Amino acid sequence: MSQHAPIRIEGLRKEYRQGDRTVVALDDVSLDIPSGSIFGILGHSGAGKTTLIRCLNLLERPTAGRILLGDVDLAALDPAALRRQRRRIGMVFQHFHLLHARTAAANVSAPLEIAGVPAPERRRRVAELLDLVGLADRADAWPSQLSGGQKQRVGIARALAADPDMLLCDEPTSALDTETTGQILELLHSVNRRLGVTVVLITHELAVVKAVCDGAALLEAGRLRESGPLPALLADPASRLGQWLLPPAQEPVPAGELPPHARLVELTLADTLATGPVLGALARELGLDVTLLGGGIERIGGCRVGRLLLALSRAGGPPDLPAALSLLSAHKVRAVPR
Ligand SMILES: Nc1ncnc2c1ncn2[C@@H]1O[C@H](COP(=O)(O)OP(=O)(O)OP(=O)(O)O)[C@@H](O)[C@H]1O
Repeated sequence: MSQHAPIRIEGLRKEYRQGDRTVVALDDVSLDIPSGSIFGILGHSGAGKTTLIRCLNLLERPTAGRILLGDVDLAALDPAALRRQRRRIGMVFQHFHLLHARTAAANVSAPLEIAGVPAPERRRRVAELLDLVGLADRADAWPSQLSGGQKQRVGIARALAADPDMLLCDEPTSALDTETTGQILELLHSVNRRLGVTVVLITHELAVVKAVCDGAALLEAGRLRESGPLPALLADPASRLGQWLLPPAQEPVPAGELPPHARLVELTLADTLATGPVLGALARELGLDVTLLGGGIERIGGCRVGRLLLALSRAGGPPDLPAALSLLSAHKVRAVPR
């Protein structure tokens, strides 16, 4: 359990003025982000993701609503207290925002200098942080000598310098290739698990949420459409995020390739190992032949989840589909005819 404070967003609204027009970037967003979790905020371009993350450390002042870190209401703080609170929040950016005239070590050192940490302590801390992000041997490199992934590692080390409670990451992997994205997500995951730092991660990529998040929220046109822990979203047939996260079932198979009288059924498995016993029971109890047409099983948010497309058939006639559906439901497997 993390010792850090949870984040509570209450009725958040943010309006921008554009000439004589008002743009509502966030509209009545309420959201709880558990401490110690990795929480993904998903949404299309313009959905309000960046505005939300900027409101979380009050880089943008909300038009209405509250941001609570534990029981501290950020908007109610005086400037000095707000500066102290901001030290509890590290920022990681899509384009790294490194100082080009400083080495990797000097970039990581910058927030410690601002905080007045004495030089010997600073050097020790910088070495420790560069080691943590796997760049101990590149301390003296200039940003121009580093790859995108290495720059982001420096960005993460810098964000951790002041020993924050949380990292706010705005599209931290959007500028990186797939392999480097995986490595940076692994680093964020290990930082989260080792240090207990809450990671709020803005992304428009489902793969990012699948890879590391414990929970997620979906923003649409400034409004929160849904949010929750991944296992709950995956188990909820009405959850759009849950449906997106599940592996796809196969496209329909041409009828000529199916056994005669076959009926197609799509199974959704949410945190169950029941596949084998279920398929066996369809054969044993109902005398059905089960042909696996496609699908996949993955581990997402600590759960095994999947979708499978089956053809059910029986020698001599059509299968008893209602009986098959009720047997599947008795095994807690969601099944719909296709
Ligand atoms: N400073 C600003 N002034 C006026 N309008 C703004 C400002 N910043 C954002 N907006 C508007 O607010 C809405 C939300 O923008 P925001 O950048 O938060 O979305 P986003 O989900 O992060 O998008 P993207 O993925 O493209 O970065 C958009 O309509 C945007 O045009």
